[in-house]
Amino acid sequence: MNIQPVVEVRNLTKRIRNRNIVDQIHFDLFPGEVFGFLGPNGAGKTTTIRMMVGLISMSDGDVAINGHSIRGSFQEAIRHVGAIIENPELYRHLTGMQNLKQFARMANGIPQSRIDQIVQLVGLSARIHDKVKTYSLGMRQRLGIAQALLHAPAVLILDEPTNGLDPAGIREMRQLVRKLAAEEGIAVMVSSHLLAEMEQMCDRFGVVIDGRLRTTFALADLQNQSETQTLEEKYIQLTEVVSYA
Ligand SMILES: Nc1ncnc2c1ncn2[C@@H]1O[C@H](COP(=O)(O)OP(=O)(O)OP(=O)(O)O)[C@@H](O)[C@H]1O
Repeated sequence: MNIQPVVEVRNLTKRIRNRNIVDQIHFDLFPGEVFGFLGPNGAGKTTTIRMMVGLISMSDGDVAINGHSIRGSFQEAIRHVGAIIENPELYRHLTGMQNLKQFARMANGIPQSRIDQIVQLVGLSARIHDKVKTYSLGMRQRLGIAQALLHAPAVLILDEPTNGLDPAGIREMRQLVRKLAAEEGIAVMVSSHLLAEMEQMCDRFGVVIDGRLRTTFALADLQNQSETQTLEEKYIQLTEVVSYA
């Protein structure tokens, strides 16, 4: 079976003042997989993600979404992308439903039935008519994801979605992400430093160090030759440069 990638990142580079803070990053994302984007602070993850969604320009390379170039056919490409890069933009004095309706009006042509379907999917049905200011951070994140899903994107990109969430919120986020990939066939890309969490959430990983993609590997690759490594052990091995022993 030959599955087409949803996202093709090709030699993506960001140069600022003669320094490549993202340096020829190259990977694919496939439908229905959760891809964990890992790396130390300042490695270049957010910069990569911001280029992938057109928030900042690329110095070199390109990103194709469903075959459409972010550089060449931005509107066509971005149609297939849902993303939460910083905190989701929400009106706190409106209800969750009012927020979604407002967003749907701006996006044009999203029927109420789609909104209802998404509310159910993100598990907010019981509280959707309450004001957002009464929501927990986890609920606000899920409402943000609902917004990002309204236009039925093929890929969902989440930069540190579990930041600041309590253990229950983290668990709900993980279950939601897994469901979106498994049941909706969405390709999900998640960046995070919570390795134990990422090990449970993701199918495949990419590790960025100093702007370069050091390696990609599958969750299954952690169990190898009768030896099992945790994601944390593998990550430390890959990123360790100085021994303090
Ligand atoms: N506009 C800018 N001008 C100069 N340097 C920048 C700019 N934006 C980012 N950088 C630098 O580029 C590097 C990569 O930053 P980036 O935010 O992409 O890292 P990150 O992997 O997302 O880190 P973290 O895990 O801390 O969020 C850092 O050294 C950062 O200081």
